[in-house]
This record gives sequence, C-alpha cells and structure tokens, in this order.
Amino acid sequence: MSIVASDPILKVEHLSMKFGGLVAVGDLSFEARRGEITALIGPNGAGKTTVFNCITGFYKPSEGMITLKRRDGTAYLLERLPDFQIPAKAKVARTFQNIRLFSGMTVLENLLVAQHNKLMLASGFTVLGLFGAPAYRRASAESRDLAAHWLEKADLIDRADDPAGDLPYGAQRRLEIARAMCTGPELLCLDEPAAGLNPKESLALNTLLNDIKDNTGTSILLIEHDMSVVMQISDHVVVLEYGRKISDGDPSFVKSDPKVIAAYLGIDDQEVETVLVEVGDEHVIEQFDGTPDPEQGPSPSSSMMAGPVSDTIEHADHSEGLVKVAPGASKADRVKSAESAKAPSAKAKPAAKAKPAVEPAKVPRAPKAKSEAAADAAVAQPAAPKPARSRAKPTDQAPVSLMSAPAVKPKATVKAKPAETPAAKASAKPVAKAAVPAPKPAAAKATVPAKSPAAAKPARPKPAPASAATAAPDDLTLIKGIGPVNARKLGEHGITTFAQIAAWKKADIVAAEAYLEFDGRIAREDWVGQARRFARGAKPAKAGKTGGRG
Ligand SMILES: Nc1ncnc2c1ncn2[C@@H]1O[C@H](COP(=O)(O)OP(=O)(O)OP(=O)(O)O)[C@@H](O)[C@H]1O
Repeated sequence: MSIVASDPILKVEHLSMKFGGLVAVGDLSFEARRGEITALIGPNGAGKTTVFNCITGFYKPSEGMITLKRRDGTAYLLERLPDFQIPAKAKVARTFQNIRLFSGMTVLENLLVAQHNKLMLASGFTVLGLFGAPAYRRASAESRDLAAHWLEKADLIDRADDPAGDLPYGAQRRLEIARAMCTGPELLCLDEPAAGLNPKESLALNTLLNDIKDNTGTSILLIEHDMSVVMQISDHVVVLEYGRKISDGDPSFVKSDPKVIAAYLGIDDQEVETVLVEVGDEHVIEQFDGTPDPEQGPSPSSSMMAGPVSDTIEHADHSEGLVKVAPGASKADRVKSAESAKAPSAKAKPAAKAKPAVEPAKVPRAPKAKSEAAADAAVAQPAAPKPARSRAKPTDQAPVSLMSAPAVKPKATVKAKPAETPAAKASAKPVAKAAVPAPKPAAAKATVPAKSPAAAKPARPKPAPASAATAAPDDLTLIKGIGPVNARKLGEHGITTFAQIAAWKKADIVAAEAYLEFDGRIAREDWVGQARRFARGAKPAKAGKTGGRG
C-alpha cells in the first residue's frame, strides 16, 4: 500500500479517559498527519498528557480508538497493543514532562542504551557479544554511528563522554529527543520539550525539531505551553479544554480562534454566553466526584479495555453530541454562577470559577481551579470571598491572538498534577499542594489590558513570605544556577531576596524544585549557601557566574 505524505499517521477517534468520576478526556477525535508537527495545546489540566499516555500505552482508554499507520501501510490499534510493543512495533517514541535520563551514564551511553534491543538481537540474546561475533560487532558499530549522528544533530557531540546529569537543562532536553530518535520512531511524542528552557535553548530545540521533521520523515506530536515554539514550528494545532477539543487547524487559524482565546484568556460573564453560543457549548453540564480511580493508573497490561464511561460521559443531547465534563470547568457553569450571584440570596460562587492572572512571558493560563481548586477551596478556604474574575479580557478595539496576548502562568508552578506513575503521584501531589504557594498575580498589563485592576487578581490569596513584602528584592541571578527565567519563576512564588533563599528548609527546596522542575539541582548548586553568603554581604562575582539556565 502506498502512503502519501499527507496521510494521517495517527487517528484518534472518540477517545475518552475517565479517572473515577473525572472525565479527563471526553469524546476526543483528531488526526496527526505524516511528516508534520502536530501540537496538542490547552490550558493546565486540559487532558493533553492523558491523551499522550493513552497513545503511548501508559493508560488504557476508557473508550475510543487510536490508530497508528506505519509507512509500510501496517495499521496498529494502539489501545489494544501491549504497551511495551508500542515503541517496537508501532514505532512510537516519547519524552516526558520531567526529564528521565540516566544521569549517571554518559551522554553517549544514554543513546546506546536506547538501542539495547537491536544489540541484544545481534548478540542472539547470548554471550556472543562478549566474544565479538561479527553480527554483534556490526550492530555495535552501527549503534555508535547512529548515536554520533544524533549527538551531532542535537549539538551534543562535544559532551559525548560527560555524565548526562552534568548537562545544562536545555541540553538534557535535546539529549532526550536524540535518545528517542535513536529508536527510529515514525511518531515522536514530546511532552513539553520547551518547559523551563531559556530563549536560546528554545531556539536550539526548534532547530532540532525542524531538522527531524525535514530530514527523517518522523512525524511529531507535541504538547507545549510555549506558544513561541508552538506557533513557529507546528503545521497543525489541536486545542483541548477540559478534555474536549475546542479548535483544530493551522497555527494562524487557531491563534485567532475566539474559542481558543476565551479558553486561554478568559472573558467577561456576559461575553461567556456569547462565546458559549458560538462554541455551541451552552448545554455542557458538569459532574465530578473528585475521586481519582487508582485502578486507572499506568496499566500493567494493555490488552484490556477499561470499563465504559457512558456513566460519566453522557451525550447531553444526542443530536449535538455534547459531553459532560468536570464541574467548575465549563463556561456554562460560570454563567450559571454569575446568574445565581446576581440573585438576592447571593450564593457564594464556587472557587472553581476563579481564574488566574496572566503573565506576559510564556504560555497558557494560570491555575485553573478545577478539581484540585474546588477541593482546596472546600477544605482550606471555606469562607473565601468570591474571587474577582482574573482572566484578561480581549478588547473590542484590538483583535487578540495567542501570540499577542499575555500568556498565563505555566502550570508547573501552580498545579498539583498527578504524576506519570502512581509512586510519583503519591509523592508529588502533596508536595505541590502543600508546599508550593499559589502563584503571584503576574503582569496582566501586557498587550491585552485587563478590564479593571481587580480583573487581574489571582483566584486565591497568595501566601507570599512575610519578608517578601517588606524587603527590597535582590538580584537573584547572582546565585549560580539562577538565570532570569528562574528568577522570574521564583518571584512568582514570592521569593525575591537572598535572605528568603538562605532560610530555605528541606521542604522549601522540595517545593521550589517542584515548580522549577528541577531534580536535585538546588542542593547540587548550593543555592542556600550561595544565598547566605550574599545575604551576609559577600561581593557578587557576577563575571565568573555560570550555569544559570533560565
Ligand atoms: N492518573 C490520574 N488519576 C486521576 N486523575 C488524573 C490522572 N491523570 C490525570 N488526571 C486528571 O486528568 C485531568 C487532565 O490531566 P492532564 O495531566 O492530562 O492535563 P494536561 O493538559 O496535560 O495538564 P498540564 O498542562 O498541566 O500538564 C486533570 O484534571 C488531572 O488531574
């Protein structure tokens, strides 16, 4: 069978994934075309990673079909393929939100390990390799050549013999992609490859991804919050909100689609109704019992399908095919809440309606008060006043696009997101919720003015450290390891002075590592010690400072 370039390599049809009562993905259909870069975007908690996990076999979808068609015409139903066969047979490779390299192994070894299967096959799964069997020697040489090829492409050839853990963050991201490419994938799934990168590193990433697209024919499916990456390199963008697709098209279409702007930036209560009509969304209702289903974690076996979701995903109207989504999620609920708030009884508005402030740098929107926020509000802030709507409002005068609009808080700083594995989930969630303070209202003033100052307030009061309010901010970039990006992220969490960092305890470091997306780096670079020295008045040796990645 002949496959043409524009054929879909991946077809997702009516995909649904539920976790207990939470419908993380509901009735989602889209296609990724062969040889193209398809971006999957959406605000925090929209269900992007869940889609990836279904595609790569980490989750068994509750409903739906995922078809991967290889160049030779062979089609695989990924939801039925055992997960370990997805890379080998369907040729799907992926990277994760959090870097997962073998940090103690060298850069080159990381790429050789990725080709382990090939080498095992060549050794006949025996000790032939040790005796230098010709087939093994050949395979070994090929593996090294392939590794060297991808090290060149990823601009890492000079670091081939360094431990992977010693690489700067951006280089580690590129190494992960190089490692995935060493498996010869036809579909490369990248989960937030630009997260935490500085502009220079983002540029290097764009170059690498374009190179892969142009020269290997590997199709790329990308989850990304960094709109500069998405809009520059994607051929096709699919936008999710609350597990449903709200837009699908080329980047220029998507970035000016009112539904996408509404999802990212928010709109006035009155405008909500208009947009809902436009979106055809006014019948969306919500339901959510907030209890994740532990049995829906990464599956040990992929041949079985999870139970039907018809009990939680329901077609509200069969003619329209709308699905129920999580409570607090839909704009319809916001309309209802706005109406009830106007009523004399003045019912308290659910905290889930709180929308975050926006900031002018990277991506999507701030802490979307979905399930966690609703739970937090119930437990921690029962008497919290109705939060001001904080999404910036597109003006009538100026057309707004995602590129011109102020992007919103990256999720990692605010959201207690379930981790990829149950173990990670168990440890990550409490840390993120308990220790990471809510983000600061960011500079909503950028290009799209907020309606009023109140409109830029965050959903929840931010527990900024007391000293942050009084002390003048220090130049945190003097600390080796803190660049402008990390300084900004720290600022968003109320960390602006050396004294604050100097006073960090273990829990504070864990919390900071969570929102900076580091893995032991703060201790390794001894930020606390450095901050103590600066707080004591040590002279900054700015000229000698290296290593601030962001
Ligand atoms: N294993 C799980 N158990 C319970 N709920 C989960 C699980 N995985 C994801 N969820 C929930 O599903 C929803 C979608 O999460 P998902 O991580 O897919 O969103 P996302 O769009 O990737 O978000 P982000 O951009 O923050 O990474 C969220 O409400 C999340 O809490």
